[in-house]
Amino acid sequence: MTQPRLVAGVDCSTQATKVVVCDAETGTILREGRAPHPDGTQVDPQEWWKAWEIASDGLLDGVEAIAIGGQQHGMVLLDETGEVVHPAVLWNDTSSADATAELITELGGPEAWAEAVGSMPVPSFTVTKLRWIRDNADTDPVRRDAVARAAAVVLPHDWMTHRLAADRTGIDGITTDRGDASGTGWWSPATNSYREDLVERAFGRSLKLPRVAGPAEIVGRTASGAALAAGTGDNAAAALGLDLQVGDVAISLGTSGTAFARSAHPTADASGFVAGFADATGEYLPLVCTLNAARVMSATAELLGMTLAEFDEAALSSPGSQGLVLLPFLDGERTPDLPHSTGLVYGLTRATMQPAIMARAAVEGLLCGLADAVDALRAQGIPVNRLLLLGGGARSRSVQALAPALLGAEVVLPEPAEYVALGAARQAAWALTGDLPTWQIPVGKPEPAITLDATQIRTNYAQVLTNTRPLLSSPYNGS
Ligand SMILES: Nc1ncnc2c1ncn2[C@@H]1O[C@H](COP(=O)(O)OP(=O)(O)O)[C@@H](O)[C@H]1O
Ligand SMILES: O=C(CO)[C@@H](O)[C@H](O)COP(=O)(O)O
Repeated sequence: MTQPRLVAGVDCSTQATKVVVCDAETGTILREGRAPHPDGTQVDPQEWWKAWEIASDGLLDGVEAIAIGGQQHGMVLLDETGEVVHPAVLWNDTSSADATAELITELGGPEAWAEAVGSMPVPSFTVTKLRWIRDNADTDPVRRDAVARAAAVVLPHDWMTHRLAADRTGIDGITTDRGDASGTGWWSPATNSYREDLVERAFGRSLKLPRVAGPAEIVGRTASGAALAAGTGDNAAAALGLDLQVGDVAISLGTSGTAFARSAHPTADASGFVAGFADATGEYLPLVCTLNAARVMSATAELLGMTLAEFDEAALSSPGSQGLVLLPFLDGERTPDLPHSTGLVYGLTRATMQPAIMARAAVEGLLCGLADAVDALRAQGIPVNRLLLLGGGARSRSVQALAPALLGAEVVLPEPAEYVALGAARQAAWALTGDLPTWQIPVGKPEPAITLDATQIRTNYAQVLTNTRPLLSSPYNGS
C-alpha cells in the first residue's frame, strides 16, 4: 500500500493554536495538537510561535505542505529587520473606537468605506488600530518607539507564515492572501487591489504591505523543506474546511460569533453589519461578526458555579427564559457597533432570578445576536437554506437545541473538528498537488430542536437593546 501524502493545517486563533495533519487526498485527520494562547487583547506574537512549537511537536514528520489560518485583523508591526515592535493588537481590542469614528467621518461616511473596501470599519479592523497607535504614541514609550520604527504592517497569519519561511529575510517576501487582506480596511475585494492611501490616511505615512498571493500558490519553504501555502483568515479557512455551498451559512461560536457564506459577488453594506470579505478561493465571504460568543456561556457557567455540561443541562431544563433578557456584550460589542457597551440583564423578578433561567437567557442572548446576523446576510441577498454550526461553542447541547427556532433554518452539525485548521490543510493540499481536493465532511446529530416562541424572545431582546442603546453607547464607568 502506498503511504498517504501528508499536509498540515494550523488555526492560530484567539484562544489557542490548533494543528491537524491530514491525508492530502482524503482529508482524514491523522494527527492533532493544540496549545493555549495567553488571554488579553494585545499579545506578543512570539506567544503564537511558542504555542505552534508545542502544538506541532512530534506531528510534522513527513508533512509536505503547511498552511496557516489565523484570527483576522490583528495588527502586527515590524521594523526593517522584521522584528516585532509592539504587541499585536487583536481583533477584539476596542481601544480604537474613537479612531474608527474619526476615520469614517474623514473619508466621507460609511458609504465611502463600503465603496472603497467593501466594509464599514469597526474597531476590529486593522486600519483603525493603525490610527489608534499613531494618535496614542506620545503617552506611552513602547507605542512611541513602535510608531517610529514601524516599516511593515501584517496580520497574524502573515506573520506566522513569514516566521515559518526559511527562505526569507527581514521584511522581504512577506505574503498575505485575499481572505485576510479583506479584513484590513485597506484592500478591496471588488477590485483585488490595495488602497495604500488609506494606510497613509490612518498612519500618516506609508508602510510596506504583504504581497497578496494566489489561492493555490506556494509562497515559501520551511526549514525542513515543506511547501508553505498562502494561508488565510480563520473564517475563510473554515469556509474551505466545510466546503461551503450556495445556501449554506456557517455559524462559528469561538471567542467571536460569526455568520458567513460564500458568494460569487462582492457585498458593500454601508450599515456596517455585514463585512464584505473575500474568501480563500477567489470568491467572496460576506460575514457578520460579534465579539461575544462561546465565552458568554463559560462566563455565565462560572458565575453560576457550574461546569459547561451542568450549564447546558440547566439551560435545557429551564422552563424558558420567562422574559429574562441577557444582552451578552461582556467584552464590548462589534455587531451591533457598541464598542463601549457592557452586558445587561433585564427582567429580574423573584421568579426569574433562578440559575436555570439565567443559563437559558445567556444562550438565548447570544443566539438572538446571531439571529440578527443571519437576517443581515439574508438582507444582502444571501440564501439561507441550512446553518452549519462550528467552533468550541457548537459543542453546547443547548445551543444546538435552541438554534433552529431562533435562527430560523435547519441546523446541521458537522462532526466536531477544527474546521479552520482543516480548511488550512485543504489549502495546503491544493498548493501541493495543484488540485483542490474533495474531502468528505462527516455530519453529526445535533441535540433535538426545542419548540419555543422565537418571535417573542427576539422581540424582547430587540426592545431591551433599543431602549438601552443610549446607555450602552457611552463609555461605562466601572470605577
Ligand atoms: N460544550 C461547550 N459548551 C460551551 N462552550 C464550549 C463548549 N466546549 C468548548 N466551549 C468553548 O469554546 C471556546 C473555544 O472555542 P474555539 O472555537 O476554539 O475558540 P477560538 O477559535 O476563538 O480560539 C472556549 O471559550 C470554550 O469555553
Ligand atoms: O474578527 C473576526 C472576524 O472578522 C473574528 O472571527 C476573528 O477572526 C477571531 O476568530 P476566533 O478566534 O473567535 O475564531
